[in-house]
Amino acid sequence: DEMDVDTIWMDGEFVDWDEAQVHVLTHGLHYGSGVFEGARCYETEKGPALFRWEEHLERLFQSAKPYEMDIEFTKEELTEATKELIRRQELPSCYVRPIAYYGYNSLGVSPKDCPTRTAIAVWPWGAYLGEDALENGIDVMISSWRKHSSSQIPTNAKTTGLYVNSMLAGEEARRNGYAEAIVLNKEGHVAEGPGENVFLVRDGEIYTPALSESILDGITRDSVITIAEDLGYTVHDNVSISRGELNTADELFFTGSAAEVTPIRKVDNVVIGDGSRGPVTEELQQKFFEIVEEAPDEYAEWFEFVDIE
Ligand SMILES: Cc1[nH+]cc(COP(=O)(O)O)c(CN[C@@H](CCC(=O)O)C(=O)O)c1O
Repeated sequence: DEMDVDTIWMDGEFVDWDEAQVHVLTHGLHYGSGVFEGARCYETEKGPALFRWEEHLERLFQSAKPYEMDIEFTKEELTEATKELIRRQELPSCYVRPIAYYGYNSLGVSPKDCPTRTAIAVWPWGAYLGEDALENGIDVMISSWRKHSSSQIPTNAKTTGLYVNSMLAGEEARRNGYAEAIVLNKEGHVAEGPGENVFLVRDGEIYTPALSESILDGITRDSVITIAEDLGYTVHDNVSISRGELNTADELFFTGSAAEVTPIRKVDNVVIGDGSRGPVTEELQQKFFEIVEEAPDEYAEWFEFVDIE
């Protein structure tokens, strides 16, 4: 396989990539009834380590709750399976995709007798929005689609079905020549990206939408808030941000396990700051990359080491 990975873990078994199949009448395929995670294993100076793995595993189990999905493996079993996948394929730097979903039995919206299935895949994944994006930033578009409201579906659960909203917004942006979208919530306030949280810098202070703004409780969002506060910045993480405040921002950036820290240099036709990666964004981005490179003692609890040899 061109991604030089050949094994996937499914329901307790390691299967060949090409054998990792599900039945076409799988409930999750028809109704979006899956929950998933996106995490990274970083090849740190102290060895390969899963970044904030405990938080990602916890969110996976929390995401399953509203759907009464009963994941039949423990966190320890999923952790060992993930480490074994990394070892077998010698992928010290990779992206990790656990998923739990209602499988195949009878169809109909109620998953009544459908089993809960669990799988984990890992693969090499570089800069989510492109290598150039990390240094030079990206142009984004405010989507004409609104984020689903947390009153309609738990937006703090990473549910597969939610991502058709992300797909609609992101593809609309790319169709119009932008790299990614920013999605407003039904109140018209800034929510997040299709697969990222949004941060704003103004007069040296940092702002990011409150969790109540129908957004995912991002783990990278949490990491960057911690890093920013450790660097002495004032962070406002319980605010609502209007569309107009994007235009007058000094800096904007995305955070995510895949996106890491990606500067935003333009929103629709409005240049943000001087149209390049802002100084605060650069400082936070460089500190983030320094941390995932060095796995320093100060952030030791963020690293779950994978002994490869
Ligand atoms: C809607 C959304 N909001 C925020 C985030 C950032 O959350 P966190 O990774 O915990 O910092 C992500 C992660 N998006 C994942 C899926 C990307 C994909 O294309 O699939 C990811 O970054 O892995 C989202 O999907």
